Amino acid sequence: MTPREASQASLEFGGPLGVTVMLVLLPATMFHLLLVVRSGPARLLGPPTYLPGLEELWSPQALLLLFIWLGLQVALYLLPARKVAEGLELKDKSRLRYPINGNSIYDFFLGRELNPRLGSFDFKYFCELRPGLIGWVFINLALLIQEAELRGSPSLAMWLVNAFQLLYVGDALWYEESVLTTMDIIHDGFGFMLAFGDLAWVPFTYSLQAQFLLYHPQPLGLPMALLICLIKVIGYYIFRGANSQKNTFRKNPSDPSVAGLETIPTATGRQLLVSGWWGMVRHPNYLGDLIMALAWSLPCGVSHLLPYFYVLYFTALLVHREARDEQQCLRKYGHAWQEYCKRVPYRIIPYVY
Ligand SMILES: NC(=O)C1=CN([C@@H]2O[C@H](COP(=O)(O)OP(=O)(O)OC[C@H]3O[C@@H](n4cnc5c(N)ncnc54)[C@H](OP(=O)(O)O)[C@@H]3O)[C@@H](O)[C@H]2O)C=CC1
Ligand SMILES: CC(C)CCC[C@@H](C)[C@H]1CC=C2C3=C(CC[C@@]21C)[C@@]1(C)CC[C@H](O)C[C@@H]1CC3
Repeated sequence: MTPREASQASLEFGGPLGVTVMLVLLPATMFHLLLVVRSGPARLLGPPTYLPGLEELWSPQALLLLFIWLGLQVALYLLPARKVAEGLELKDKSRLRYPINGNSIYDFFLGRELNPRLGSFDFKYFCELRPGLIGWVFINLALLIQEAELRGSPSLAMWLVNAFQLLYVGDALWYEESVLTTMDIIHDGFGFMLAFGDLAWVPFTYSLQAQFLLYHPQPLGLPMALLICLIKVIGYYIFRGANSQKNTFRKNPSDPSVAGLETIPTATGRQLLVSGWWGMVRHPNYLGDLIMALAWSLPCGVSHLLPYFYVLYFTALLVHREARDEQQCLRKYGHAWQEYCKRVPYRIIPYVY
């Protein structure tokens, strides 16, 4: 393999061609969803019933509001009382770098800079958890209030969607430190994907169910609501159990809650869990997350596909993410990872995938 072929082979997301498609497709998809969700037919796959003029897309008040929101989040991020946690150590094996312009679009998408910082202000870490994720909760809340104004009180479906997603965001903030070990922080640069993903995609497409309910009220009886709550609780139990088990094990393998679990040693000195949640499938946390995603959409009924967009998108994202993580773990742990895959053959769903 020539050095050029080798560098092409290690490109992710389909290389320059794949990311060019994503650069156009992602914002277009987001606008499409925002337009169809408020239209009468609310068809995920049909064209929007109207296209707004440019003057409708521009509002000085909205821009001001955005800057106020970002400013507030920056101020909160900089609060001196916050705990300081250490990230993973970087191995500085520097080499001379030469610009390869044919790859610039790929770099624009994935980002060249791993940890862009201004002093101690970390742009990627800040964007991952704060303005978009918390913004999503506020958008949901605004939709709930708007529904109350429109129909006298918020619907049961709207309450459920708000409560479920608030729990998800609250959980992410409560376990904030664990974001430091995600591939977004360790591996991906801060490019279009994460900047657009964190700041636009998350607040505007993750709130799609609440947007849908405002424009298309859905009746929801108590028995069905209880069943949906049960699905959410099961999803959250798996998601939190799996994430906490791994995080506790990585921090302190002799912690009594994980000390009894079976492990595989690796050449790096780290071990891989092979029993408990991580012995069930190779990504139990993704399984729990997907079950929760279903519980967020079910309150919207089954008359439309649109509220299930998140489930479809998220399945694709997690299948792709799982494949990327496998590659990275294979590079990191080699034979031990192959042994783990043999012992735990299913990736996300037991006996299915
Ligand atoms: N809502 C959303 O849009 C999204 C949500 N998520 C959620 O975020 C959370 C974090 O996900 P993500 O960063 O993808 O990855 P994970 O938290 O699943 O971490 C993967 C890493 O865990 C370690 N690991 C894997 N298998 C084992 C094992 N058997 N024993 C011990 N360690 C193991 C490896 O790293 P190492 O060995 O170096 O510790 C691996 O690289 C998940 O709950 C996911 O569902 C993720 C993406 C999007
Ligand atoms: C726009 C693209 C199609 C993809 C963008 C992906 C991003 C939206 C996601 C990549 C990883 C994420 C994580 C989270 C939110 C979504 C993004 C930023 C969490 C913070 C969600 C809450 C979880 O508890 C932790 C997640 C870490 C990864």
